[in-house]
Amino acid sequence: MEANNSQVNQRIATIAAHLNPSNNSQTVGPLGLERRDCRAKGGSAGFKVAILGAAGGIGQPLAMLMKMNPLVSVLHLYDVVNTPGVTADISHMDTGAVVRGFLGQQQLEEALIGMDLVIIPAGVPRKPGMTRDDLFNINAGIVKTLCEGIAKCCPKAIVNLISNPVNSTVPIAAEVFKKAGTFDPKRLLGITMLDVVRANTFVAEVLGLEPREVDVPVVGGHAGVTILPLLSQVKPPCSFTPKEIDYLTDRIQNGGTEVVEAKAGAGSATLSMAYAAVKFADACLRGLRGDAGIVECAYVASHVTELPFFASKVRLGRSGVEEIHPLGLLNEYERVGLEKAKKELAVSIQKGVSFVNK
Ligand SMILES: NC(=O)C1=CN([C@@H]2O[C@H](COP(=O)(O)OP(=O)(O)OC[C@H]3O[C@@H](n4cnc5c(N)ncnc54)[C@H](O)[C@@H]3O)[C@@H](O)[C@H]2O)C=CC1
Ligand SMILES: O=C([O-])CC(=O)C(=O)O
Repeated sequence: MEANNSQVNQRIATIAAHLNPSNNSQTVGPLGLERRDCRAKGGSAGFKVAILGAAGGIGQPLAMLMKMNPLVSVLHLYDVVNTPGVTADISHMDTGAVVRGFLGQQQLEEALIGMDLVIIPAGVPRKPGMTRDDLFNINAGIVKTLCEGIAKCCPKAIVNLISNPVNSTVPIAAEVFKKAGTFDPKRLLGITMLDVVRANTFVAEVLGLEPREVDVPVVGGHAGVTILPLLSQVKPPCSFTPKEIDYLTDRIQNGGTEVVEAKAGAGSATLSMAYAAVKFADACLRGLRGDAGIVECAYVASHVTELPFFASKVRLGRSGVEEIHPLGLLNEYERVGLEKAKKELAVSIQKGVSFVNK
C-alpha cells in the first residue's frame, strides 16, 4: 500500500534527522533501529573530507566521486540548500566513507571540525557573455565567509579552492587566513586541474594518442590568457605545427567558455570539473598519506615569478605543497604568453587582496 503524504513527510524528517548529526533528538529510524545502535564503526581510518557547495552542479558529482574514494573515511556535505537530499542519496552507496549532511550557515562550523581536506565549489557559475571576473562580486564574499570558518574550525586542513574567479579567490582565502593567523601557503591550492585535463584531452586528439598517456603542464592562472599551456614540455615528447599550437592554445584557454556557451545559460562545466577536482583531491590525499612523487599543477602562493600567486607543477606530500617546480625552459611563443598572463594575473590578485583589506 502507498504511504500517505504525512507518512512520507514523517519518514523524510526522520531520515533527515538521522543524517544530521547536529540533531540530538531521540527519534527512531524508519525501521525502529537507531543509527547509533548499528554495529558499524565508520570513520576510523582514512581522511575526513568536507565539500562546501555540495548540492551544486559540481558539488553533487564531486560528492559522489569522493564517496567512491577508498582514502576517504568521512565525507561532510555542506551547502546552504538541499544537502539533506543529496546526503540521503549518496549515503546509500555501498562504499566505506560515512556521509553527513550540513545545511545552512549555522551548521558550517560543525561541518568543518576535524577535516583533513576541504574542497570548495560554492558560488555562482558563469552565463554566456560573462567573464569569470564577473562572478567576483558574489563569490568573493562566499569564499571569505567559508574561509573564516576553516580558519576557526580546521586551520590545518588542506584547502582545494574551485570557486571562480580562482585568480582572485585564492588571494582572498590567503588574506582571510593571514588575518586569522593561520595562513600556511602549503595548504591552500587553487584548482586549475580542469585546464590540465582539457589540455591532455585536446593534445591527445590532435596527436592521435591515448589521453591518459599525455601530460601537458598548464601554468599561470585560471582565466583566459592567464591559462598558459606549455606545449613545448608535453610528455611524451612531441612537436606541433604553428597552426596546431595556435589551435590548442586557444582551445585550452577558452575551454570553459566553450562549455558555458554550449550549456546556453544552464551553467558552466560541472561533470568534467568534478572529475578534475576528484583527480586533484585524490592526489592531495595520497600526498597526505605519504606517497612519494605526486606532482600536479595548482595555483598557489609561489616564488616562480615575481607574482605572489602562480599556477605551476607542485609536489604534494604530508604537509600539502612540499615543492614548487620552476617553469622550465619556455620557447618564444610561451614567453610572450607568460608576459600577457602575468599582466592580467597581477590585477586579479590585487583585487582579491584589496577585497579583504578594504
Ligand atoms: N576552478 C575551476 O576550474 C572551475 C570552477 N568553477 C566554479 O565553481 C563554482 C560552482 O559552480 P557550479 O557548481 O556549477 O555552480 P552551482 O550554482 O551549480 O552550485 C553552487 C553551489 O554553491 C552553493 N552555495 C552558494 N552560496 C553558498 C555558501 N555561502 N555556502 C555554501 N554553499 C553555497 C549553492 O547553493 C549551490 O549549491 C562557480 O564559481 C564556477 O565558476 C566551475 C568550473 C570549473
Ligand atoms: O568557465 C567557467 O566559468 C568555469 C570554469 O572555470 C571552467 O570551466 O574552466
